[in-house]
Amino acid sequence: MAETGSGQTPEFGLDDADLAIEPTVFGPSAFAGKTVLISGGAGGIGRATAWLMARCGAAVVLTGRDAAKLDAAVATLRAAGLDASAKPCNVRDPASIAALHDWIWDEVGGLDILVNSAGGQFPQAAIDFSVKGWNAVIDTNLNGTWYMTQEAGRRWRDAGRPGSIVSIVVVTRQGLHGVAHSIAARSGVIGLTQALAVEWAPLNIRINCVAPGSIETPGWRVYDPSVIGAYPRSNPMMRTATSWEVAEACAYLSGDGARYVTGEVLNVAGGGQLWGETWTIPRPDYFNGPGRTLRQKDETP
Ligand SMILES: CCCCCCC/C=C/C(=O)SCCNC(=O)CCNC(=O)[C@H](O)C(C)(C)COP(=O)(O)OP(=O)(O)OC[C@H]1O[C@@H](n2cnc3c(N)ncnc32)[C@H](O)[C@@H]1OP(=O)(O)O
Ligand SMILES: NC(=O)C1=CN([C@@H]2O[C@H](COP(=O)(O)OP(=O)(O)OC[C@H]3O[C@@H](n4cnc5c(N)ncnc54)[C@H](OP(=O)(O)O)[C@@H]3O)[C@@H](O)[C@H]2O)C=CC1
Repeated sequence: MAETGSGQTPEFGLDDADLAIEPTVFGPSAFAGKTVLISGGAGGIGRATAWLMARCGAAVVLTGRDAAKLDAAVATLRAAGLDASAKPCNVRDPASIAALHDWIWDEVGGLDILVNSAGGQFPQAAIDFSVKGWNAVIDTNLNGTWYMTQEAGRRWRDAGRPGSIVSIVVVTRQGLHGVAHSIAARSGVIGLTQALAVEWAPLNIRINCVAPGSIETPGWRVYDPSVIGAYPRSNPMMRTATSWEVAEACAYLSGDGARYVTGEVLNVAGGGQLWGETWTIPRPDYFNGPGRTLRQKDETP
C-alpha cells in the first residue's frame, strides 16, 4: 500500500494512492455532468465512492464532521485533476444539513446523487447498552440518514429535478453480532428505503441500500484485533473486501444502469448474508460448544 497525499497510511484499507488506480468496470464519463454528495466522504467507503465517481466524471462533494479530514481528502482528489469540494456537516443536526444543501444548490449548481455513508457503531453486548450509547447509534445511523435523505428529497421536489439515493447499511438478518443498536438502526433505514421508493417514485427519485460485509476501512479501529482476525470467516468467500468493491455497487445503484431499480438492498458481503458469522465482541462460550442432541437435551451445554 502506498502513502496517501497527506502522508498518512490508514491502519486498515486502501489509501488515496490505491484509489487513484484501482481498476473499474465504469467508463471515464459514466458520471459526467453529475454532482454527487457523499456523507462520510473522507472515511473508507465514502472516500472510495468519491474517487470512483470523480474518476468517472462526477463533481463530488464530501461531507463529515472533521473539516481537516475533508480538506485532506479534497486536496488529494484535486491533485489528481478531479472535481472535488467539501463542507463539514453533522448528519445528526438538521440545521447543518440545511446549510450544506444551501451551499450545494447556491454555489455548486444543485445535486443529482446522494450517498449516505456516514455512520458507525461500537461493539458491545446489547444487555450493557447505556441510554446515551443506544441513542448515539440510532441518531447517527437512522435519524442522520433520514435527515440527509429528506433534505435531498425536498430540494429535488422543489427544483423539479430527478434524484438518486444510496444508503449504506449493514447485513441485518444473518451473521453480525454485538452491534444490536446498529442492526436496529439499519433495519429502520431499509424499511424507510422501501417506503420512500414508493412515495417518491412520482418525484422521479430512486432510493436503494448497499449492505457491505467485512470491508477493511479505518472504521475497523473500534474493533479488537482478536475479533478482526475472524472477519475472513464472515462469508463463504472466506475473505475480507476493499472499500472499492462497495464503491462499485454504489456507482451501479446510483447511476443510470439501475434506472429501473428502486427499494432494493444489495448485499456486497461475499455471501455473508447466507453463511458465516461475525462477532464484533468476543464470541460467548455458549456458541463454542458442540450443541446437544435430543438425547443430551437436559445436560448442561
Ligand atoms: C457479515 C457482516 C460483517 C461485518 C463486519 C464489520 C462490522 C461493521 C463494521 C463497521 O461498520 S466499521 C465502519 C464504521 N465506523 C465506525 O463504526 C466508527 C466508530 N464508531 C463511532 O464513531 C461511534 O460508535 C458512534 C456512535 C457512531 C459515534 O457517536 P458519538 O461521537 O456520539 O459517540 P461517542 O461520543 O464516542 O459515544 C457516545 C456514547 O456511546 C457509548 N459508547 C461509545 N463507544 C463505546 C464503546 N466502545 N463501548 C461502550 N459504549 C460506548 C457511550 O455511552 C458514549 O457516551 P460516554 O460514555 O462517552 O459519555
Ligand atoms: N467497514 C465495514 O466493514 C462496514 C461498514 N459499514 C457501514 O458503512 C458506512 C461507512 O463505513 P466505513 O467507511 O467503513 O467507516 P469510516 O469510519 O471509515 O467512515 C465513516 C464516516 O462517517 C462519518 N461520520 C460519522 N458520524 C457522522 C456524523 N454524525 N455526521 C457526519 N459524518 C459522520 C465519519 O467522519 P467524521 O468523523 O469526520 O464525521 C467517517 O469518516 C458506515 O455506515 C458503516 O457502519 C457496514 C458494514 C461493514
